[in-house]
Amino acid sequence: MTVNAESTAGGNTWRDLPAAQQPEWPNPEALRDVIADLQSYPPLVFAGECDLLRSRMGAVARGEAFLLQGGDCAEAFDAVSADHIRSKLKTLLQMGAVLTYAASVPVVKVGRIAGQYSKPRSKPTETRDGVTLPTYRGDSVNGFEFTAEARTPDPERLKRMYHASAATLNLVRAFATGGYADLRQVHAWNQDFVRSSPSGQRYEALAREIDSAMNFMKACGTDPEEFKTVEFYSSHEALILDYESALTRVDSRTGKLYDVSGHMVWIGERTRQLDGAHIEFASRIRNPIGVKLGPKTSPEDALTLIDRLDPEREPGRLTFITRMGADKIRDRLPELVEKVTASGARVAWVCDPMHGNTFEAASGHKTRRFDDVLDEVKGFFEVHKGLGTHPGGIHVELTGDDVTECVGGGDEIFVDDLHQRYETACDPRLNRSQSLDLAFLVAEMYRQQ
Ligand SMILES: O=C[C@H](O)[C@H](O)COP(=O)(O)O
Ligand SMILES: C=C(OP(=O)(O)O)C(=O)O
Repeated sequence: MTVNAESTAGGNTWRDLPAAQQPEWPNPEALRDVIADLQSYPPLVFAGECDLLRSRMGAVARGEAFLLQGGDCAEAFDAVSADHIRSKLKTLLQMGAVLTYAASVPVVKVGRIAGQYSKPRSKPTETRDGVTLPTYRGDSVNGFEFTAEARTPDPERLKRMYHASAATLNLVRAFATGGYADLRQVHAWNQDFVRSSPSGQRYEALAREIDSAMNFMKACGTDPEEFKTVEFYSSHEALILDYESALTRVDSRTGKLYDVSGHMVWIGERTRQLDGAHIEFASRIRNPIGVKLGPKTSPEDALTLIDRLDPEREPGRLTFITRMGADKIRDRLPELVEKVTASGARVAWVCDPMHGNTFEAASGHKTRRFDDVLDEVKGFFEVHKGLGTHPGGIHVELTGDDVTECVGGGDEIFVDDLHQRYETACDPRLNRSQSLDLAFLVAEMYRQQ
């Protein structure tokens, strides 16, 4: 990969355009030094891996595979530990096994992991007891603690983000290929969980079926290598453009630009302005790109996004991640899907059932109802069924820990329970049991489709 200012100039064209949701760094010189350091760091991912994911996403767009994309709302530097990383990965592997086996579909597994450190916010400041400070924008920008010192954006944090992402990705790669993700471990992923939880028990039953199927294949003389490792990709929102463009490099094989901070990046609902910096940045890189589409998205917006981001109409290049809200999806999604399909574009359609269903509980906790999450996914499947298009996947905020951030699910978390283990730094995540419940229900919907 080449790293000189001239060769990566195409990754900087966004600088002439308005960039929403960027931190107000107090010291531009310090930022410049950090960018220079980041530019000298090695890539976190290889461009060829991004190409492979783009081809996997092509299968999703063509209706031949299903995307499971999930992980924290906001990763935190102090959660870069083996336990945290393992439990997230384990949850995703379990969900992947459920979807693959119960829905009989190849599942493309992508974590919101190893880079999801930056958050767009509704308000630039937060006021508590008469004190107003900058809002928390993710560990890549400032600290969560409500003090002036912690909340002041510090560009050195961008370097910590790089190192935290590198450490996380290193362990994820080790787990994915070093034996932990071997499908023969399908029971081991569940060990700490099965006795206490209905979804754990349901999973255990499915794991026994997977075992029998594998034993059967072995008895027939096939023991495929594919079962021993898992293809797992990283993704995050490409929000802080100084960071993303510092990690944008020319691929020596093709001469094209790749954002090597993660395999897939997405542009959020708050930064997808057609004439804005984020779309310009995304248009220059060859990674598979996601764009979040909220309930106000017009078909014209969607078509313009396709023209900007996927001019070649290449299946796998562009994923629309819709996040409409359970009460709106059945109204708003059909026109978008219809017009995009009629235009000849082959995007992947993925459902984020989290971001349109957030509300504040009386206790002040931001939360989501599991039933709303499920209903949005149902609406997503209904719309695609009605139009004969492919419901390509789900994008969820989840954790492997037994947090109490979303209400409902098989283990029945009530609004009054939220305080017990409310650990997210930003938005509420499904816990492990709710995540597995969702995987089973989605597998059922997929099978019926
Ligand atoms: O995760 C998404 C956004 O960052 C989040 O929903 C914004 O939350 P806020 O409205 O509390 O700023
Ligand atoms: C901010 C996010 O979502 P959205 O852009 O859809 O609000 C997110 O997924 O973290």
